[in-house]
Amino acid sequence: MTTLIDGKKTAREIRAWVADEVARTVRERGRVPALATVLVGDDPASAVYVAAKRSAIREAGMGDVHRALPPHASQAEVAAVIDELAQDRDVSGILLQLPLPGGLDAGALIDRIPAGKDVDGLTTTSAGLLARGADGLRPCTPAGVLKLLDTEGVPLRGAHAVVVGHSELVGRPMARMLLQRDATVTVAHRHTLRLASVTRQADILVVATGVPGLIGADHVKPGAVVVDVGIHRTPGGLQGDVRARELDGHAGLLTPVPGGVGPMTIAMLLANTLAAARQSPSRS
Ligand SMILES: Nc1nc2c(c(=O)[nH]1)N[C@@H](CN(C=O)c1ccc(C(=O)N[C@@H](CCC(=O)O)C(=O)O)cc1)CN2
Repeated sequence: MTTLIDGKKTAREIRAWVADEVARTVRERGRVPALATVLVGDDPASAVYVAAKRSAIREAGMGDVHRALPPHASQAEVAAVIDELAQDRDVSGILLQLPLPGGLDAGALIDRIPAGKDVDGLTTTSAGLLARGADGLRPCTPAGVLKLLDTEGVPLRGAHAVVVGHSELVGRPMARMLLQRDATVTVAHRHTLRLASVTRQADILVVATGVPGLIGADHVKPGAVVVDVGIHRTPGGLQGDVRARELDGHAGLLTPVPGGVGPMTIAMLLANTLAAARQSPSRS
C-alpha cells in the first residue's frame, strides 16, 4: 500500500505554530517580523505564488511589504529596490521571486540580500554555510521536504537518498541537507545516463527536475519513499515530475501534487522569516 504524505496538514501545523511565536515575539520584543517580497515582471505563476506568500504572512500576523517591478526593469533598478529593503530595519526578510525575466542576473541580485534577511536561503553566503554544515537560513523547499520526512518518521541516517535535479533552488541544497543528516546521497539529473538504474537504488527519492512525469514505476524501488517537488500546469490539471498513478501500490510513501511539497515551501518561508526577525539585532 502507498501512503500519501499530507503536506497541507503539516504546513497548517507549522503556520499555526509560527503565528503563535510571532505573537510572542511581538509581546516580548515589541517588533513585528516582516517579509518583503519582490516580484519582477508578469509571470502568472509567480504572481500566484507571491500572492499566496503575502496572504500567509499576513495570516501569521507578520508585516507584508511588497515591491512590484515591470518586466523590463533593469538590473540596476531591481538592485536599488533590494538595497533599499536591505537597509530597512522594519524588514526582517527579503524574497526575490524566481524566475526573473530574461536579461537579469538572478545570482547577482540575490547576493545583494544580507545573509540575515535571506529567508530563501539562496545567497552565496547561505549556500556556503549550508555546505559547511553551519547554522543559517535554509532554502524553503528542501527544508519543507526534510520536515515532511521527519514528520513521517522516515529514517535518514545511512539511508540511500537519490536527488534528481541539481538546481540551486532545490536539488543542490536538498542533497547537502540530506548529507548533513547522514544520508548516503547521490545527485542525478535529467541528463544522467541510465537514470532508472540510479534512482532504483534509492530508499528516498527526491525528484525536482522540472520535467513533467519524468519518473515512473520503473525508476522506483518497491517500498521507497518518493518526494515529488515538480509542479506543472497541464490541460489535465496540476502534475508533478512523477507519474503518481504508476506508483500507487508500488512506492511506500509518496507526496501528492498538489498538496505535498508545495504548501511546505510557504510554511518554511514563514518559519524562516520568524527566525530572521529573532536573529536581527534589537534597536535599543
Ligand atoms: N524566490 C523563490 N522563487 C521560487 C520558489 C522559492 O522557494 N523561492 N519556489 C518555486 C515556486 N513556489 C514558491 O515560490 C511555490 C510553488 C508551489 C507552491 C504551492 O503551494 N503549490 C500548491 C499548488 C498551488 C497551485 O495551485 O498552483 C501545491 O503543490 O499543493 C507554493 C510555492 C519557484 N519560485
